[in-house]
Amino acid sequence: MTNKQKFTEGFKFGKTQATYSNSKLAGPKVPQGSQAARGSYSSSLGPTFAGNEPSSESPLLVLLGLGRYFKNYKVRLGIVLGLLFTEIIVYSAIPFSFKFLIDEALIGKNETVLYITGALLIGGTILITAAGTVRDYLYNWVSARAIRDMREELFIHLQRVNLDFYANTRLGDVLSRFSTDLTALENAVLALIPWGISPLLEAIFGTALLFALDWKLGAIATLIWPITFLGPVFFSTRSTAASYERKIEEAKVLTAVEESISAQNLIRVYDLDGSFWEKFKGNCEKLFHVSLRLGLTNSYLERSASGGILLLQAVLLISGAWFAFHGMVSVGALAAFLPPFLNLSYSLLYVSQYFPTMNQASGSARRILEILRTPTFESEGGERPFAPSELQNSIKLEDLHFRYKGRTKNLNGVNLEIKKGTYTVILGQSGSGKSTILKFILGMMEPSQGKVTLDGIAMEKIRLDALHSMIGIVFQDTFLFHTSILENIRMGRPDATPEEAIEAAKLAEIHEFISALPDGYETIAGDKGSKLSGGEKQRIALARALVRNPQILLLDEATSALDPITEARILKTLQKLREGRTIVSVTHRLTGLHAADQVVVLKNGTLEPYPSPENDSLSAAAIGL
Ligand SMILES: Nc1ncnc2c1ncn2[C@@H]1O[C@H](COP(=O)(O)OP(=O)(O)OP(=O)(O)O)[C@@H](O)[C@H]1O
Repeated sequence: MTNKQKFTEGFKFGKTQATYSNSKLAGPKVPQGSQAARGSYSSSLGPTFAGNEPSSESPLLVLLGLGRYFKNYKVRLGIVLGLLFTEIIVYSAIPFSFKFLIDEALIGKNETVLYITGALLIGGTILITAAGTVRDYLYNWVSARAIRDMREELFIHLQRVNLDFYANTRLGDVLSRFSTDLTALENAVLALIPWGISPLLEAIFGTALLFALDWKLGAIATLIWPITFLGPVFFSTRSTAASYERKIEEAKVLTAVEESISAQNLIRVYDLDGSFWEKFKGNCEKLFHVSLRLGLTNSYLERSASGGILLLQAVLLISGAWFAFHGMVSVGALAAFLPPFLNLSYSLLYVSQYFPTMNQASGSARRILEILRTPTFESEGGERPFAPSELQNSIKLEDLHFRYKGRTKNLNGVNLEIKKGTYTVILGQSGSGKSTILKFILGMMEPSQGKVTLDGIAMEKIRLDALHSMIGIVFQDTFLFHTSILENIRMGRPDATPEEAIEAAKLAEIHEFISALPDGYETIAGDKGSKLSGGEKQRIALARALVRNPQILLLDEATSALDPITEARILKTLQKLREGRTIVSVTHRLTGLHAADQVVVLKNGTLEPYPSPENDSLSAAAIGL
């Protein structure tokens, strides 16, 4: 399935794995990748997230919210569980052998029992090892796939959320969801079987076994359950809250790093490195405090469990010895009892140590779900049954009203008809809402009142991929990718041949410049085009729009960074390209208006005809330019 199919046909989930040895030789300690934990929405993230408030949902329930990523791998998971049960049953049965060995074979002098028990022990060990190896492979596979699916869906979802989301979200915060949050989840998933399910099942079987061996000792041994879980349950809320705060602080640190890298020119020229350093130090200090709190809470959580378990071990050893001393249990039964009891203790210790990992993963799951639940533009628009391939008559903006959140009205009854094959110029002061109008034509926003139609079809009924396939656009903020200039142009139409890309560059008046570069079209544009001037970037962006040979060409201040001569040449090129093409240019410059079929002015949120193309200076004054 191509990415495009995933976008349009919806995403199908896959699955993951975990790769921890079940060996307890190293002592119980859950792998803790990132300490990051629970959902963290800073208030500055704005209202586009599905949930900004601390959740009262239990950590376990939040984690279950991501269970759907495992659904596609049910068969493999079933095999994993089957193998796990087999291992645990065999593992739990091993202590019985001690009873047989001591009571029947040694004390009862029965050599046959000795051989049978020995054979069963060896067979059981081989079975456990083989089943464990297969289980490890399958579970690692399933876990890795589930995390991969989650990562992919997160990425795809981010391509589809409302643009408003990006206006209200810090880059560092989004990136941290891909890094620390997914890592925390991965750690928890990987550790789930060896540190969660497996020891829990072992503990359940172990408890049953203890009862079978001796109900009196078994009854005392069951005390271990509440003793183990009391502390973790008590500290879980605090651990989750501290993890949540830590996540916020981590995202702030990441944002500070990202900003200081992106704004290096500004920081150096304005001598801002001192203040940036102070701010960063402050962020690190807060992160230190919250990390310490989280670490301490998790350590109390673990210690409360391990302390209780050790105490109970001592009590049980003494009472077991006392029972044996008074002949209330056999020595064989006591000898058979102690290993499973110690196993039970360690199993529960493992489970208790899984709590911090689970709490952290739960927070991360919440942060990931918050993004996945952020409405996408398409999902808000509902059904989009129309996929036109050609503009037949016109695009109409009818009584369009719109206001960005927290702003006064930006558009206040905009009416405009853009007829097929015409050249429309929208003039207006800076901030008047010209780019906003283009976003409506691109189907990227919906008006609060009024409508935008394409050949009479409401924009929200038109599939965005179909709409965008008709459009070429030069955005006001030119963005170039860190790849060759040729590739940057071909982004407009990935199947364009190099010759077609070069032809587009010629039309955009940038071919000569590119050809003169040592590496020509293979020159790397640099991060966000940092190796090129503003005007050069703008012309490459124009070439990228032209290589699509679009029916509709949208230009947002597309010549603002050009010198008058180059701008005049490009305007001339646009004249040549007008045939059969619909062009909309928004600008606050008055050059090239005479060539346009209609010129309108955006003022006070409405469009008015341009007063007098014949006398630009008078007109400019009239419209406040
Ligand atoms: N995501 C946003 N959230 C809130 N306000 C916004 C957002 N985007 C734009 N605005 C505001 O809406 C107004 C119109 O913005 P727009 O970019 O459409 O103006 P413009 O006419 O294209 O300006 P310019 O000529 O300076 O590019 C501005 O006042 C701007 O501050």
